[in-house]
Amino acid sequence: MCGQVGIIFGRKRRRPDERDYLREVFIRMLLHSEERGPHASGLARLKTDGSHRIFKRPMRAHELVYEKPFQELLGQVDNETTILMGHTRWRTRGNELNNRNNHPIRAGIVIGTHNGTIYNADYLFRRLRLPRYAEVDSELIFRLADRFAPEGPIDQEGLKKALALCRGQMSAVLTSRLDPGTITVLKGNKPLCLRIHRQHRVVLYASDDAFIDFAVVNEKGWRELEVPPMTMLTIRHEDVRAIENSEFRFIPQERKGTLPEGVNA
Ligand SMILES: NC(=O)CC[C@H](N)C(=O)O
Repeated sequence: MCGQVGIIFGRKRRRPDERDYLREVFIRMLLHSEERGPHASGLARLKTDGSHRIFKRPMRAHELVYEKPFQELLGQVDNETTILMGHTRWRTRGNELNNRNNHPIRAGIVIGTHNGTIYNADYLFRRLRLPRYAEVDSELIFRLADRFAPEGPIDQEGLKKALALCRGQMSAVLTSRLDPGTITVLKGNKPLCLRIHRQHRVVLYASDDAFIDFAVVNEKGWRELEVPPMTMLTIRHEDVRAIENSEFRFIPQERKGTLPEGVNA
């Protein structure tokens, strides 16, 4: 498993009470997501000027939220913040005691989280001569995106061609520090639910719909974005309602050693 949760912020002058509310929503989603990933947890925050902070540790989400850096990082959420990305990790490749293996992962100018396992990651790292900083397979996705972001923005068509070589499972969320107002969401063969709120001008995402339900309780105005598997979404800080989507491909495979059985959500 592994859990991805986050908030993509559209441009808006939010008052402190709305920012506090959205911070709380994020914390609640992350805490509920702990059941999907007990080995490590983490979060990243990016701003329009490209500044970022990542905090991750091999501990459960309910412990992470009491750490001072966690609270500092959330405290820095302001009107220039473009995304808060969170992750709870169920380790597959790479020990969590090496913090490099935990998510969010930074690879060059790209920062992201991943749910799934890329079975041929070692091979692709070698074949494509990609730098490697950690042992976790997920780094591959972000190295590929980094390679296709020579001038800042991620070249999505180039990235799609490279992703087509990957075999396994993936849903991922990523952005470039040189283009932090553009968020790429890859909904592949792992669950990822998205919901938009027009007045808040944010998009929430989570690996399980229930995490969003728990976080927003009965607040009105949330609308589900129906996204089929194998979709690449582009969501922009400028206007979170103007979402672009297109198909992307890789070789879906449920378990190592079994034959691909098509797409599984
Ligand atoms: N369970 C997962 O989705 C794991 C993600 C990634 N393969 C890791 O080990 O961190």
